[in-house]
Amino acid sequence: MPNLVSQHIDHVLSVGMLGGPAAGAETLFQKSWSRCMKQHGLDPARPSPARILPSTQLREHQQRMEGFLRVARAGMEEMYRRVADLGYMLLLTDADGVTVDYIGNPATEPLLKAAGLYLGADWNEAHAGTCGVGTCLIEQTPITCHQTEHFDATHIALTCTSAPLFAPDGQLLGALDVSALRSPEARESQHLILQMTKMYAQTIEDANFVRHFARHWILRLGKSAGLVDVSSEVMLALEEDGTIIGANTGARRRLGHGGALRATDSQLVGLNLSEVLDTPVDAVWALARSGAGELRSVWSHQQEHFYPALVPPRGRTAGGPEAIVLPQRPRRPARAGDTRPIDGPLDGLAGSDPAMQRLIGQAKRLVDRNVNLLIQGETGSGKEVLARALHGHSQRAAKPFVAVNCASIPESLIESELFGYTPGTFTGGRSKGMKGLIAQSDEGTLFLDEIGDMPLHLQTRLLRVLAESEVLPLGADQPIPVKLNVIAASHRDLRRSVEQGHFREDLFFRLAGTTLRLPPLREREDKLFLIETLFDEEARAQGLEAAELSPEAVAALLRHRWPGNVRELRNALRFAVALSGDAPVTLDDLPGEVREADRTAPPPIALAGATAASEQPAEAAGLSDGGQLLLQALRRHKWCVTSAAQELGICRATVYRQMKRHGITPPNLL
Ligand SMILES: Nc1ncnc2c1ncn2[C@@H]1O[C@H](COP(=O)(O)OP(=O)(O)OP(=O)(O)O)[C@@H](O)[C@H]1O
Repeated sequence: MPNLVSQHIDHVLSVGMLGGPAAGAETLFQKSWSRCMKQHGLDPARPSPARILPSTQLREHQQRMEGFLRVARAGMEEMYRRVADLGYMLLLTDADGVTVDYIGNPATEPLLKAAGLYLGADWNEAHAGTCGVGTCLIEQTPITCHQTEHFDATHIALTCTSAPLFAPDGQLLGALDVSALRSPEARESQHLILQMTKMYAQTIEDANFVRHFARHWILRLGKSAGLVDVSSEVMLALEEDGTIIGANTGARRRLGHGGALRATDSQLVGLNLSEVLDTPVDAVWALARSGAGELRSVWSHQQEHFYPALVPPRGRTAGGPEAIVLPQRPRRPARAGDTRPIDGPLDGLAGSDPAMQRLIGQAKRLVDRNVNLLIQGETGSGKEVLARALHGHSQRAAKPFVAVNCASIPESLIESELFGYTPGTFTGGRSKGMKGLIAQSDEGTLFLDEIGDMPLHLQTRLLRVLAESEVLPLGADQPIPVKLNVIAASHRDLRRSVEQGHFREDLFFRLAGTTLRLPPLREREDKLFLIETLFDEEARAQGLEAAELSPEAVAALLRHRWPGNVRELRNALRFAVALSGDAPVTLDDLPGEVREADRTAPPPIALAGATAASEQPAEAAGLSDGGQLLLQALRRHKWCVTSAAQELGICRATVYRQMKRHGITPPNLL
C-alpha cells in the first residue's frame, strides 16, 4: 500500500502540474487535479483528514433545505435497500458539498466516519480534492470517481458515484452520492451504480418538483405509454389555460432551446404549452377527462414523440377522479374579449432591449395566473415600477396596490404594519386598532419590496398567511380572510440568502413561483428610449415641455455606466432640466460623474472632424439634433449599422428608418 500511495502522489503531481486550461484534451479528473493544485492550493503529498462539521454548523446547513431533505430521504431509503448488500452507502450533500443526510451500515460506522462517508462531512473539492461529490458539484453532471481518480491518497480505496440535484427553477441544490469503502479494481464495475444514481437523483428531483407544484396541474411526458403514469422524463407544471409555470430538468433538456441541461427555467416558463408542443391545450383537458384512455395519443416536440399523463392539483383528487373540476376550455389563450388595450402598462417599460422584451412577454403571460412572482434586480433597476405595471396590467388593476418596503420599516414596527392590530393592543396605538398592510391589499396586489431583509420570525408568520390566506392581527383571536396576490422583490440573490440561512427555503419557494430578472441599465440596449422617455417626463413635471437635450448630452448619457441604474438616470435628467431651464440641456448641465465619464471616453471620430468634411457636411448642418446624433454614431462606427444601433440602444430597423427620415445616406451609396 505505501508503494501504491507514493506512486499515486507522483502520478497526480506530474499530471496536475502539467495540466490546465491550455493543456487541451484532459479528462475531467486531470482537469480537477490541476484545479486542486493551482486553484485550491492542495498538495497530494499532504493528505487532508476527513473534515466533519460540528453539529451546530451541520444543523444550519440542514435547516436551509428542510423540505427538500424530507423528500430526498424517501428516495435515499429506497435506493439504499437496493445497494446495501453490495456494500454501498449513501450521502446527500448540499451545493457546498456538506453532507446533510447519510445512510450506511451501522456495523461499519467507525470506518465510514474515518473515511468521511458520514453526516457533516465536507466533500467540497476545495478541501477534499477530486472526489465524487466535489467534482460532480463543479461539473454539474453525474460522475464516478473510482479509486485512484481521487486526488487525495487517503481516498484511493474508495469508489464514489455522484449525481447533481437541481431545484425546480434549475438551480443546483446538491448531490446524491453512492460510495463504497472497497470495490473491484475495474472501473466498469461501477457502471450499474452510475445508472442507478442518475435514476434516483431524477426521482428525488421529480418528487421535489411535485411537492413544489402540488397546487397545479402537472403534465408528464414519457417515451413509454405503459410507464408514463409512474415514471417520465419530462414534467411541466401548468396553469389551466396551458401557461407553463415550471419545468423539470428533463423538460429543460428535451424541450428547452438546444437541450440546455443547466439552463434555468426561464426558457419554458411563461410560454403556452401549445408554443412548445405540437398539441393544443384542449388536448390536456381532454386527457384529464378521459384518463388513461387517451394515453394512446402521441404528442410531439419537433421530431420527438411522447405519451402524456396528467397529475391533478392536490386537493382535487379527494373524491376520486370523478370529483375533479376541469376547466371546460382554456380560460383565455390571448387577450381576445379583453377590454384592456393591447398596449398595457407593461409595454411602456422598455424600448427594443431584447432581455426586457423577453421579460415583458413573460410577465404578460403570467399576469392573472395565480403565480407568485419574485423580481430580482439591482437597486434602482425598476423593480417597483415593474410590479406596478404587472398590477396595472392585471384584472386587479382597479383594486389596491400596496407596497411595503421591508428594509425601511423598523423591525419593531414591521409586524404591526403588516398584520395590523386590534384596539387596545398597544399603549399609544390607534384607539380603533389598525388594519395591516396585508389586509389592505385584499383582492389587489401586495408588493413586498426588499423581502430579503424581512426578519426570520416574520418570514414564518408571512408563510402562514400565504398558506392559509388569512391574517391574524396582533391581539386578535379571529383571523381575517384575505385574497392575496403577492409580488416580492429583492436586490439580494435570495437563493444565496436561503443557502446562507438568512431566508426560509419554504417561503422562497412559495414566493418565487417564477423569478423575473431585471437587467441593470448598463446592459440595456434601449438606453436612448429610456433617456428620451424619462427626459420628457421630467421636463413635463417641471413645466418645461419644450425642453431639449443636446446631442453631446445624449452621447454622454449613453456612455455613462449608471451604477445607480434607472433611478440615477432619472435623477441626472431631473437635475439637468432644473439647471438648463428653457435652454437645451448641454454637457455642462449634467451631473459631474456623467460628464466625467464622457471626458474619459475616447472622442467620437465624427466630432473630431477628420472625416466630417468628406461626409455629407451640408446634410449634417441641416440635420435636427436626433439626426446629428444618428449621423455621429454612424460615423463613429464607420457606418456599421449594427454597432451604431447597439450604441444608441435601438434596433437596426429603427436605425434604417431614422436614416431614411433624416435623409442620411452611407458614403458608399452617395
Ligand atoms: N422602466 C422604467 N420607466 C420609467 N422609469 C423607471 C423605469 N424603471 C425605473 N424607473 C425609475 O427609476 C426609479 C427607481 O425605480 P424603482 O423604485 O422601481 O427601482 P427599484 O429597483 O424598486 O429600486 P430599489 O431596489 O431601491 O427598491 C424610479 O424613479 C422610477 O420611476
